[in-house]
Amino acid sequence: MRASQQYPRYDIRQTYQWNYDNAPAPVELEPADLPGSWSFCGLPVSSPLGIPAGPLLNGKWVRYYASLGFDVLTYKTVRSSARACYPLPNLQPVQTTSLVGGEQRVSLSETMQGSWAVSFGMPSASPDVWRKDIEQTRTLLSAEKVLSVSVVGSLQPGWSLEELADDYALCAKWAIESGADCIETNFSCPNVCTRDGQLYQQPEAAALVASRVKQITGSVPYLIKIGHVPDQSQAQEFLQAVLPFASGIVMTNSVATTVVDQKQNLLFGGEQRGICGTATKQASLNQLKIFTDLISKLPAEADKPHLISCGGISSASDVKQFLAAGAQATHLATAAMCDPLIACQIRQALSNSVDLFV
Ligand SMILES: Cc1cc2nc3c(=O)[nH]c(=O)nc-3n(C[C@H](O)[C@H](O)[C@H](O)COP(=O)(O)O)c2cc1C
Repeated sequence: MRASQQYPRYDIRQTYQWNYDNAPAPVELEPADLPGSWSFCGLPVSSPLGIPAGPLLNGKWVRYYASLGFDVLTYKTVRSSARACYPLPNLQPVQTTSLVGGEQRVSLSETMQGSWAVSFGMPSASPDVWRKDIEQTRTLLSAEKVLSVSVVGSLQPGWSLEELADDYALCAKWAIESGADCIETNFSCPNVCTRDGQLYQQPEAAALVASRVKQITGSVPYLIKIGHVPDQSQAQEFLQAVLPFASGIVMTNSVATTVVDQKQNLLFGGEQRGICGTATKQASLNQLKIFTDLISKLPAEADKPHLISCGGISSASDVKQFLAAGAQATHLATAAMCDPLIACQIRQALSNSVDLFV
């Protein structure tokens, strides 16, 4: 196998558009098989490995990471109209080993130590562009790979919650028409200070939007992406609210905090940014355990949502740890962007594992 350095990756010194336009072509690799049979919200897959919404800017990025051994590919969150990306830096490495939430600030780091502040603002190509791209991607992607499309509503001044829900539903409809295998609605984005960014903290509003989206998705698996929920009663309320609609819950988006430079000056205009990567692993694992526990207490006849973990997963032992804690799938954003060969390494390490389903 070639060294990881030879594989192209997202270039954090370049703009979002540059990275969008310079997606790498798929590569020829033969990642190891994993023991057992796996499914993603009812769809058969050959591993629990996937890429959550973010790193896959368009169909070419989807096909590149599919060729690198990931089985569930989430197309980066799209909107019902085009939206530009925030200015550089979009990915600012930070110095921190662990975040539990409630931290006031983290300091930037000159080098990547596993975690970074993410500052994109959920850009989107125009629907004409992403709808065609998803259609073409589904045609070109091998049938065993799952293409999930993440969508978000774009709250306009004066809009009611119903209008926001309709906007989510419209994006879901377009994505399904284009061939998406699953739909994910992003109910969390710490970088967007509007209602669409905070739905996971508003159970009633989340239920309304989810019910509207579910009317569109029908039998297509429907996932809900949420942010950091450290509190059991908050998790319980949210779970109850979306239970009738969600096939899966994807968590944890990130842990939000402000970022300062060496002189303690606030970056990003003093706004919070979502920290992603290894520093969020413990917070993400704690949250998974809360949801696993709540789901285990649901009545036997209830439709139980699958739990899809992301947040700081970066090794075979992390994958095992999250599966053992109740995740049905383990998705990697930061680690996969930093090391494109990570799925191959994890698959190799787990290929002889006898205790994957502990
Ligand atoms: C570059 C980048 C872009 C992201 N964009 C989105 C997005 O558009 N929608 C979304 O729901 N999450 C987005 N996320 C959050 C990831 O899906 C994921 O929840 C988070 O990165 C935690 O996983 P990690 O620790 O493996 O990076 C993004 C993350 C990164 C690193």
